[in-house]
Amino acid sequence: MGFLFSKLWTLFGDEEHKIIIVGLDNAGKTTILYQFLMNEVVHTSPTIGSNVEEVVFKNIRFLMMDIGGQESLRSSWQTYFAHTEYVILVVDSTDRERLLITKQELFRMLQSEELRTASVLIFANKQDIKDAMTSAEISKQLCLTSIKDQAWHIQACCALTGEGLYQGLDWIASRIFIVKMPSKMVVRVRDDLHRTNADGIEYDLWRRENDSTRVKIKHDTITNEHPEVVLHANNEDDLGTFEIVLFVKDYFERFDENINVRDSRFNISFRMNAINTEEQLSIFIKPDSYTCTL
Ligand SMILES: Nc1nc2c(ncn2[C@@H]2O[C@H](COP(=O)(O)OP(=O)(O)OP(=O)(O)O)[C@@H](O)[C@H]2O)c(=O)[nH]1
Ligand SMILES: [Mg+2]
Repeated sequence: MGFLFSKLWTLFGDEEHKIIIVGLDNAGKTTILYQFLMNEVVHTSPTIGSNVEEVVFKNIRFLMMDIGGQESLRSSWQTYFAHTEYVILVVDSTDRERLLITKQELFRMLQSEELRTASVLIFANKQDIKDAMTSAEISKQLCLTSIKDQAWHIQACCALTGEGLYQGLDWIASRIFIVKMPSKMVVRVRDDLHRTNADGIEYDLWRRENDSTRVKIKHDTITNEHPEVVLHANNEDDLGTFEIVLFVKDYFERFDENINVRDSRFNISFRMNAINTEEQLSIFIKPDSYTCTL
């Protein structure tokens, strides 16, 4: 057991989730990174290149890369995209003139194949300044509802006081669901709004083989006849991190009830890291949120 455990630990237990922090110069990216790392405001100067730190939150290890936002540096952002799971876009909420540039940079980034399965957290920073735009205003100006491929969330914050920062990170952490040690995983998706199975919801199932590759296992539909997604790990090679992507917007908008669904999809990651056990995961979906139970 000792051997097996240590081997599995090196394979999966030590996994880091990569976050890139982008946004225009002066947005507050470096200030946010060091708030997460040390809970204090550091004196910053414009970042040339990047700052990379490991931040542990709720027992999840994040590798956070804060990238310089000056115009001449923005073309280098893409060199950081590989294996990114989360993008944090920081917006200076007082910088009305340059919001359009932020929008262009955002949509350019999201076209990248390497960020197709990433999730995006937008921080509407500098809310302490009197004239700051609200997150709703920024959301509208950035046309966030037109983001179709990635899950996104906007959070108002103030990097100087730390207000809002952990709510944002919570949104990220809630998307990583760590399941300990099953070899068989049965996933059920329940519609919490109508109190039924989510009959007809489409999903993608992905597997991350190691830090660098993601493989799509299948695209399928949950039906009343086949209400479960079943995953088997027969040997250590089958273990790893899986991601189920639920197409919630298509699902809920099928009901003719004027339901407002903001996220196009929910991405839920779970880790299988030992053989010879079995777990059941139930995902309860609502138009604006989900919860998971084991
Ligand atoms: N009032 C206020 N100022 C902030 C806030 N967050 C950051 N700042 C200030 O904004 C300035 C720029 O912050 P940085 O963190 O260096 O900005 P950056 O996004 O890393 O900038 P680059 O490295 O050039 O891309 C600093 O003077 C910060 O103290 C905030 O929430 N409120
Ligand atoms: Mg910086």
